[in-house]
Amino acid sequence: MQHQSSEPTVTQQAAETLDGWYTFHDFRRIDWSRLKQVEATVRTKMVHEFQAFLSELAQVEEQKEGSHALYTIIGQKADLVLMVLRPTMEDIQAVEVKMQKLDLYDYLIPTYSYVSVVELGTYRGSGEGNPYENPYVRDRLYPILPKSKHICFYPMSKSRRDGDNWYTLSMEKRKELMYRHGMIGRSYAGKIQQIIGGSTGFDDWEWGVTLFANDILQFKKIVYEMRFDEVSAKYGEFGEFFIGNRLESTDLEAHFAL
Ligand code: VOV
Repeated sequence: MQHQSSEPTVTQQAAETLDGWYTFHDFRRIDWSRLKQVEATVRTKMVHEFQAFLSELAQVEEQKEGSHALYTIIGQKADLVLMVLRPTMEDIQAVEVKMQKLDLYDYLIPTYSYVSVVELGTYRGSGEGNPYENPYVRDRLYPILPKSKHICFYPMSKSRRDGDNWYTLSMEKRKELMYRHGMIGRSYAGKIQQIIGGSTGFDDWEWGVTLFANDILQFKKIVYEMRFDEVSAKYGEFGEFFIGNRLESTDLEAHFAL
């Protein structure tokens, strides 16, 4: 029987992934109008409690048992993001519960969140032996987040539209396209550090992209340049973008001062 669709009918091979630390992005809006009602000494106490919580996270990071990053978010989508990486989803949830019990969090309204797992594709192969024992792979799967000045986060998926379906492309074609993607990415070495979180089955999109840079303009440049690359031009579908500035724990008192 003749097939009318341009889609191949064969089932393609999934690319194997290497999976590292689980990742949680928690976006919050500061309820300034309610915070203004709180007496200054009480507000300071709440900030100190939050700083103590961040110190606990810093200790986990020092032990290399996880990592975290706190940034402000520019614009109306949120005011803050806390990104947390942990070995298990139970660990992630424990941090989430602890955070929500903090007094300050009564004034931090959730606006968005994203759950994923740090993912490395194996389109370029995964080297000799057990990749999970390779120090280079381990550094990328269990990353200590950079202390860059800026963050950019957005979720994305690969299209399954008729005619532009990533998931019906052959492995060879996807390898070729990902190679080109990687080459563009590599031209930003030293300017942008990316963490790709796989989230198929975990959250609403297929990946959470987190970029770190000291020069915020580099986010615009890389995202724009990638729009012309076939992987993004034809197959990329994007959610909301969030950008922000690093917020040091030591600057929190000033940040919440009125
Ligand atoms: C900052 C630079 C940078 C670099 C060096 C880089 C390199 C690479 C390589 C080599 C590989 C493939 C892994 C493998 O298999 O070898 C990937 C994989 C991936 N990437 Fe990437 N990426 C970057 C940056 C980078 C950006 C800016 C984006 C957003 C795209 C855009 O249009 O906004 C992105 C997305 C992804 C995704 C969603 C995946 C997984 C796709 C899949 O289908 O599995 N990425 N990425």
